Amino acid sequence: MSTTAKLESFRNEPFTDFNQEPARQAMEAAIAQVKSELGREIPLQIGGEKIFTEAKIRSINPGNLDETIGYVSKADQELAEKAMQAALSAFESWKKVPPHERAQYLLKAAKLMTERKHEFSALMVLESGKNYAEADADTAEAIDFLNFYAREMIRLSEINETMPLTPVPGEHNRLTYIPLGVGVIIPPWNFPLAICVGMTSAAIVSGNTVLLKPASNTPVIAYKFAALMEEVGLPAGVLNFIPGSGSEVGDYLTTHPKTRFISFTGSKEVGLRISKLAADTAPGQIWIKRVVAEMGGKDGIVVDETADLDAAAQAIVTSAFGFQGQKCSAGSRAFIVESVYDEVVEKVVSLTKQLEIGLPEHNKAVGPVIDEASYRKILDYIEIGKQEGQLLTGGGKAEGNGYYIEPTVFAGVDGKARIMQEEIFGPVLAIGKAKDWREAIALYNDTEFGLTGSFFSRDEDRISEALETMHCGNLYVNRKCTGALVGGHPFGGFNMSGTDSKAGGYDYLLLFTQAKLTSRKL
Ligand SMILES: NC(=O)c1ccc[n+]([C@@H]2O[C@H](COP(=O)([O-])OP(=O)(O)OC[C@H]3O[C@@H](n4cnc5c(N)ncnc54)[C@H](O)[C@@H]3O)[C@@H](O)[C@H]2O)c1
Ligand SMILES: N[C@@H](CCC=O)C(=O)O
Repeated sequence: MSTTAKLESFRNEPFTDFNQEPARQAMEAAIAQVKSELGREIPLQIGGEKIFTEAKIRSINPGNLDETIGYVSKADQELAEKAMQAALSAFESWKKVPPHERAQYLLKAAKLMTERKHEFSALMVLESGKNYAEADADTAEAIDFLNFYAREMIRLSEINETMPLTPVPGEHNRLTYIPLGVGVIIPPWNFPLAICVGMTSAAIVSGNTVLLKPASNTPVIAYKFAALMEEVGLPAGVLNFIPGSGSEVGDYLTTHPKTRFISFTGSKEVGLRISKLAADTAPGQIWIKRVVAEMGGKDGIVVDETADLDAAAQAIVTSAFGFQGQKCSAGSRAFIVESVYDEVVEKVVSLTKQLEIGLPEHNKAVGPVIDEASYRKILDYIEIGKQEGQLLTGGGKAEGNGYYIEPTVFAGVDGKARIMQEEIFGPVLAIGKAKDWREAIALYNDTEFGLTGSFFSRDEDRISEALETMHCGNLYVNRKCTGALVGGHPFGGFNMSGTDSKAGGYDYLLLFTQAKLTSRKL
C-alpha cells in the first residue's frame, strides 16, 4: 500500500475569525505572553551547536520603536564557512534517510505549529507589524507548506507506481528524485514565517541540507521555526540557522564552490545580483548552481463597466493596503474603464478613508511599514506621486511611535509614470483610466513584472479573453490579487517577478531534486 494512503489528503489550515470574542482573547493572551519574553539573546544554530556572537542584530517592533524583540547573533564569513562544513557533513547521512521518514519531521512540526498557532502569529504581530488576520494567515500558510511538501515528497518517491515509465521489453526502468546537496535559503521579511518555512522545508524534505539566512528585520520568528525543527528531532546540521548581512554572508555563500543551489525570495535587485554571482564557477566547483529566485511585483486590478463595482472597489482596497501594501502580490495599480471610473474611484477612496491606522497589537487595519529605509523610500514615492497624479487621500506620515504611513490613493496616473512602473512596497495605490477594457488590459501588461493580477467583469467573453491576455503568474477573476492558498494557487511570477517556481504547487519540489533514471537489463 502506498504511504500517502495512510495520510489524509492535504487541506488548507482554516483562518481564525477574530470577530469571535474567544479567538480575539486568545490572540491577546498570546501577545501578552510573547511580550513577557521579548529582548532575549538568540544564537546561531550550526550543526547542533548554539553559538552566541558578540555582534548582534537588534530586531525591533516597527510599530513601537522602543520595543526590542530580540538580540540575534550574527554570522560572519568564518561562521558561514563553519555552517557550510556542518551542512556538507550532515548531507552524507540525510540524503540516505528515506523520503517518507524525512516527511515525518515536517508533519510533526505542522502539528506542533497548529497547536501553538497564536504564539507564532503573536510574535509576527510584534516583529513584523502584521494585524491579527494577516499574522494568522501567515502562520496558516506556514502550516500548509509543511503539510503539503511532506505529502509531495512522499508522492514523488512513489512516482514509479503512479506515473509508470513506458515499458521497455527486457529492462527494468525506474526514475528516482534524489537531492542536490547543500542549499542556501534566503527568505524576505514580509512573510517572515510562511515563506521562510516553505522555502526551507521544501529543500530539506527533498533530502538536502541547508544554510538558512533569515531576513535581518525578522530573525526572531525565523529562529522560532529553526527551534521547532530542532524540537521535532531534525538531525543536527540539516538546518543551520545563520543570520547575517546579506552582502557579507549572502555573497560569500552565493559564490561558494560547495553551494549546490540558492533558493531566494526578495527584491528584483538582490535576486538579479544572486543570479549573476551564482552563474560564475568558483575554483573547485563541479556543478552549475541552481537558482530559484522569486522577486518583486507591480500587480494590478482591471475593472470593466459590467463588473460588480462594490466588489471591485473592495478588492482594490484590500489588495493595495493589506499588510500596508508590503506583499509582492499587492495590487498597487488599478485600471478602470472610463464609463465607471468616477464611481469606482469614489468607492475606493471612501473605503480607504475608513481604514484605521495604529498598533498591530491593537489589531488596527493598517500598521507600520517595516523599517526606516522603507519608510523613507515610500514617503519619497508619495512625493513623486504628487507630481504624477491627483492625490485623493493620504499622502504622508501618520501618528505613532513607529513607521506609520497613511494609505494613499493617486488617480489619473499615466501608465508610464514611475508610481505605475516601480515597486513601492508600501500603502500607495495608483489608479489609471482606460477608454475600454482592452486598453485597461494593455495598461496592466505594460510592466517588466508579472506576478499577480485580477480582472473584474461579468462578461464571459471578456473574461475568457482576459484569462489569455493578462500576462502574469497568478491571475484571478472577480477577486483580490493577494492571498494565494497553498495547493490551490501555486504561486510565482513571470518576467522580472522571478523564475515562476510555483511555491505550494506540484512542480515545486522538483526544483530541489535531480531525477535519476536507472535501467537494468533483465
Ligand atoms: N515573488 C515572491 O514570491 C515574493 C514573495 C515575498 C516578497 N517578495 C519580494 O521581496 C521584496 C521584499 O523583501 P526584502 O525587502 O526582504 O527583499 P531583499 O531583496 O532586500 O532581501 C531578501 C533577502 O535577501 C537578503 N540579501 C540582501 N542582500 C543580499 C545579497 N547580496 N546576497 C544574498 N542575500 C542578500 C536579505 O537579507 C533578505 O534575507 C519585495 O520586492 C517583494 O516583492 C517576492
Ligand atoms: N503569496 C502571497 C504573497 C507573497 C509575497 O509577498 C499572496 O498571494 O498574497
